[in-house]
Amino acid sequence: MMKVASPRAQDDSITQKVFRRVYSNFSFSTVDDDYNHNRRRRSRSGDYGKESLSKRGFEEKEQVMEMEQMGAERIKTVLILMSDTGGGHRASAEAIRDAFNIQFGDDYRIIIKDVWKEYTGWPLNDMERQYKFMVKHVGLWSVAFHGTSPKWIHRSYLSALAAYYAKQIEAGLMEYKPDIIISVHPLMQHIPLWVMKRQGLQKKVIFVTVITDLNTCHRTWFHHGVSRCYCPSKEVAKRALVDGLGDSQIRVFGLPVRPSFPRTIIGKDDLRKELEIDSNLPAVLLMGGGEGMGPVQKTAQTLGDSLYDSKERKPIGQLIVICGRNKTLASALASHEWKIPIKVRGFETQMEKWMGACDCIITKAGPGTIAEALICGLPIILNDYIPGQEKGNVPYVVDNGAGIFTRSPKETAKTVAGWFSSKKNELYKMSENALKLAQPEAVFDIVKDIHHLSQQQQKRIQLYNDYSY
Ligand SMILES: CCCCC/C=C\C/C=C\CCCCCCCC(=O)OC[C@H](CO[C@@H]1O[C@H](CO)[C@H](O)[C@H](O)[C@H]1O)OC(=O)CCCCCCC/C=C\C/C=C\CCCCC
Ligand SMILES: O=c1ccn([C@@H]2O[C@H](COP(=O)(O)OP(=O)(O)O)[C@@H](O)[C@H]2O)c(=O)[nH]1
Repeated sequence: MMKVASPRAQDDSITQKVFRRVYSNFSFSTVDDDYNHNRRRRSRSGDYGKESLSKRGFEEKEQVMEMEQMGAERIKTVLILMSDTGGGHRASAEAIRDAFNIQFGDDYRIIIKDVWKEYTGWPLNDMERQYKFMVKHVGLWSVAFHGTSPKWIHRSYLSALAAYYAKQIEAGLMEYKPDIIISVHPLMQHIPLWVMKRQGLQKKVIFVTVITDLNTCHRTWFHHGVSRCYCPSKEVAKRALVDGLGDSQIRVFGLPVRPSFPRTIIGKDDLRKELEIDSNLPAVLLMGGGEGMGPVQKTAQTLGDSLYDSKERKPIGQLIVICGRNKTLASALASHEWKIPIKVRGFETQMEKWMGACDCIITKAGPGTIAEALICGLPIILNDYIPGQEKGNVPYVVDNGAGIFTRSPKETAKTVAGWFSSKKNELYKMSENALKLAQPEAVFDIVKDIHHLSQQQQKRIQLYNDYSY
């Protein structure tokens, strides 16, 4: 059993500080009864060092917690590790946070963080910029993705980084005193688990991975030290098994999508009114992930021609382009002359409304966008993919009859024009297939399973406490 030395000692180690802050509800046997008493009092009141929490605006919530927790179980803190390399990791993190809130109310406090960015140095604190650079030069990304696939390569590199930044990462993780850590990023398994092992926290903090790639994911996702590895598809689960994870670690529920997608019950007509979209013309949504990547501009211009019936001198469809954070793209499109109704938007926070108002979607093979479009029953034209992790998303969509793949803007425009005129049945059929493939409840299944893990752990702690007194 782990013994914690007197908290009054001036030379407390980081381990001891971490234990006190994270497990102040534990009944460790210590040499200081007075401390034990104070610690138990603190655990009931949720007082974990208000100075640092108030910095982050938690003070008010802590006071509410204090009242709520009288005689109740302590609120659990969930730390979700992500990075804005693309838009998908944040979207999945938000999906998990929203599902926890809907399912369990105030029982869990959810914190979403890029701990690397806040606490470490190069190269970990700069992943967004490096990733953007590499995917712009796809050959370079391809080499980086495949070259780092062997375990000995990425393991040794990540272990070296973990050792170099150990103190900072430890401080970063424990600032939030997590009971549960959820990683939704391929590069956020090894380092935190390495730090947790060093601190002897592996059995105390639940660590789970939620994979956000649908098929050909990188092997850094698979770490043997996790309590659970949530795979979005059977294909990914097979890869996890091949990589040595056990059956008991793997669960297949689907990719977590923000609950606002399945739960938006506003009809298409009302959505179109709200978004000021023509209510009579079919609409195609064109996008390229959070960064507005892929051949969006060329495709928009080609659609501008193909969705205009020059004989009848009227449009047969309308176009919505969501450029995400790509401001150059948005201003280029806004300055173009259009013959069809078009809306050009920047980064949208209510994607479920835009998808719900449209009839089909054109996108690069981003897993988040694909999973959301399936829930909305949108047939998908995939017009690009990032080599490596997004390659396998193409057969996932095409082989299940939910869409097609073409890199040609002309072919894309021709297909949409067909769907909006003579080939409407094809559009309906693909929409049905999309809905069949959708997994709207995945995020709830994931949080329920994590809750179950947490309850099991609570029971173990209870047993442990009962025996240690
Ligand atoms: C032996 C030859 C080796 C050649 C290596 C060359 C350079 C190495 C430099 C960088 C390594 C790149 C890491 C590769 C691992 C990638 C794992 C992965 O799948 O990453 C994906 C994420 C992005 O998420 C995806 O976004 C998509 C959309 O855009 C989509 O949503 C998808 O679903 C998401 O999964 O990529 C990253 O986050 C990469 C960030 C790159 C920043 C590099 C920082 C370096 C830090 C750690 C590197 C760790 C291991 C590399 C080992 C290198 C050994 C030489
Ligand atoms: O303006 C935008 C553009 C994109 N997204 C979301 O960003 C995510 C993009 O993830 P995906 O995996 O498709 O691609 P990535 O951006 O990671 O390359 C999806 O959840 C989109 O709904 C968004 O919320 N607003």
